[in-house]
Amino acid sequence: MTASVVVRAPAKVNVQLAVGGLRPDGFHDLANVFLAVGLHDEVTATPADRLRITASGPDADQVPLDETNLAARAALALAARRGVPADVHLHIAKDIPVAGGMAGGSADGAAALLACDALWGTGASRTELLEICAELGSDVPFSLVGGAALGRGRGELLEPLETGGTFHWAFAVADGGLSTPAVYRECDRLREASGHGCTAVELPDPQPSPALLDALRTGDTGALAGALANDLQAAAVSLRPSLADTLRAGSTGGALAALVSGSGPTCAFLAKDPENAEAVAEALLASGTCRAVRVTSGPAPGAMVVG
Ligand SMILES: C[C@](O)(CO)[C@H](O)COP(=O)(O)OP(=O)(O)OC[C@H]1O[C@@H](n2ccc(N)nc2=O)[C@H](O)[C@@H]1O
Ligand SMILES: Nc1ncnc2c1ncn2[C@@H]1O[C@H](COP(=O)(O)OP(=O)(O)OP(=O)(O)O)[C@@H](O)[C@H]1O
Repeated sequence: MTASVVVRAPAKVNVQLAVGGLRPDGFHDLANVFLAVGLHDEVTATPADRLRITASGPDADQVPLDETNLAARAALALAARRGVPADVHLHIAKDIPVAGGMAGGSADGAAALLACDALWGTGASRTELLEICAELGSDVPFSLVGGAALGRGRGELLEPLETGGTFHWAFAVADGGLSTPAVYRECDRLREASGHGCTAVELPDPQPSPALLDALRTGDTGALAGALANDLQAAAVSLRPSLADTLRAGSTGGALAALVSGSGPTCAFLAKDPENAEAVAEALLASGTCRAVRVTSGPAPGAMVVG
């Protein structure tokens, strides 16, 4: 019998996040262009006498260790479908910022699902795994798939996208997180206040930008820089005004473009090459406008068994 299974899953940045109106079910329709990047969490699944979650890493104290953890929910969902007990110890080695807009919890959900599937020999199909991911959260299917993809619906309906090169990034990690539902609510509030309405009947369907998809396909970093867009950015900055200083510091520091990653508060800076990304990271640290910086690149592969 397998002693334990280790699965690694990536963080994401949304290179385009077009947010449509609020739907009756409380979600927003999206045109969500995901890019997986090379920051990873690792989930180790080991047989145990009951479901147990532990976490390690600098931000481990912010990770819930009860059944609200997305890794625990993934194990429970797979076990319920198979009619087996979710008797597993899931250890999360956390490297993705918590509540940072980089889908850290989603990465752990996708990783735990793959790990339990391998550990228990359930042999779930890719389709079934993606179905469970979508039940767990809107970002979770992308954490499984990785690479680059367009997410429609609430972000769970994925179309893989071709990428023609590697894109280099610096990320500014903030002190403390932002709640994703609170950022969507603030986006609605700002839209209402500007007189455009915020519901799905009042607003047009969100659409992916042809220029952005083209830039990804051809690997043209300059064109991608010109096309980056996040409809949640104004809401994240409204809730955390200091993010404007972080964005400015990275731009002044030489980034080709700056944007809030998803619902924030992590800020993402697109760089010309790895050296430029390092220089932007140094400028960000020197500015004192963030807690930490990370330099990496994308696309990165989705969740996979590594041991
Ligand atoms: C901001 C993004 O990270 C961009 O990829 C995602 O849209 C958020 O995805 P997530 O964290 O997996 O979010 P979920 O767990 O599915 O939903 C949490 C909450 O976020 C809001 N939410 C999420 C996705 C969506 N398309 N519309 C929403 O309004 C809803 O209030 C929902 O109750
Ligand atoms: N495995 C997990 N790791 C971190 N947080 C988790 C996890 N499972 C559940 N959570 C809860 O989810 C909240 C959001 O955490 P997460 O790190 O996924 O945010 P995020 O990266 O902003 O998400 P997204 O980008 O998908 O909106 C946390 O504050 C925590 O309460």
